[in-house]
Amino acid sequence: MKQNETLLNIPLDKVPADEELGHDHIMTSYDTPVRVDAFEMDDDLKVELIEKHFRHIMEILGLDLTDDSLKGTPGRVAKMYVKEIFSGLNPENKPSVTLFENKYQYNQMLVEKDITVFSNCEHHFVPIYGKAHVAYISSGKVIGLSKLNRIVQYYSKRPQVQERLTVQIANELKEALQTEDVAIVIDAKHMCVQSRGIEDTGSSTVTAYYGGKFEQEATKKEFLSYLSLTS
Ligand SMILES: Nc1nc2c(ncn2[C@@H]2O[C@H](COP(=O)(O)OP(=O)(O)OP(=O)(O)O)[C@@H](O)[C@H]2O)c(=O)[nH]1
Ligand SMILES: [Zn+2]
Repeated sequence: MKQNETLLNIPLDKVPADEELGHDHIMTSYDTPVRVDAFEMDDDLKVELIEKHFRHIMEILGLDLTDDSLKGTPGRVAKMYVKEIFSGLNPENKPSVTLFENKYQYNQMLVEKDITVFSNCEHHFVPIYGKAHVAYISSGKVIGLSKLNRIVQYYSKRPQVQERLTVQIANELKEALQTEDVAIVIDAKHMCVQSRGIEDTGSSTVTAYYGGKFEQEATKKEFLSYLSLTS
C-alpha cells in the first residue's frame, strides 16, 4: 500500500462515473466526470482540478464569477488547499528532522509548549485552532527544537480530527527520537462547534497522549505542571 493511501486515495473502481450517480445533472463550466488518483498528480494539476471544482461549487451557490472580487477565488482556494492548509497531505512536505547527540547528558524531559496549531476539521472543512504541548525524554538523541513545531504543523495541515492529529504527532516523535517516552497535549477550538451547529463559543477540546515513562503518574504530573508556567 502506498503511503497515505487511506487518507487520500479513492480506488478508481469505487468512484462512480457521473452517469451512475442517478440524479439530474446541473450543467456548469466544469462537467466532466473525474476519476482521481491523487498519487499520480503533481501539485499544479491538483490546483487546476480543485480550481475547476470550486468554481463549480460557487456557480451552484449562485455566485457571480464575473465579479472582479470573486473571479480569482477558485484559483486562490485551490492554491491555498494544495500549497498551504492541506500541504501536509503531500509526503514531500514532511519536515526533515535534525538530531544531535545528547552530549550534555540532559536526561530530564524537554517540553515545547504553546505550539500554535492551525488545522481543519475533516467533517466540515472549517478551522481548528489552538495549542499543542509536546515533551520527550532523550534516549540518546536530541532533536532541534523547531522541528517539534514543524512536526506539529505538518500533521496539522491536513483535514483532521484532533484525536488522529495527536496520535500522528506522537508516532512521528517516537520514530524520530527512537523512544516511547513522549507526551502530547492539544487544546483546540473547533469552528464547526463554535460558528455553526451547536454554536458553542466557550468550549474547547483537549486530547492527550502519554507514552513510556509519561504513563507514570509522577512524570505525567511534572509535564502537566510545566504547562501552566509563563515564560
Ligand atoms: N471526535 C471528533 N469529532 C469531531 C472533531 N471535529 C469535529 N467533530 C465532530 O464531528 C461530528 C460530525 O457529526 P455529524 O452529526 O455527522 O455532523 P453534523 O450534523 O454537522 O453535526 P453537528 O455539528 O452536531 O451539527 C460533530 O459532532 C462534530 O462536532 C474531532 O476532531 N474529533
Ligand atoms: Zn467539524
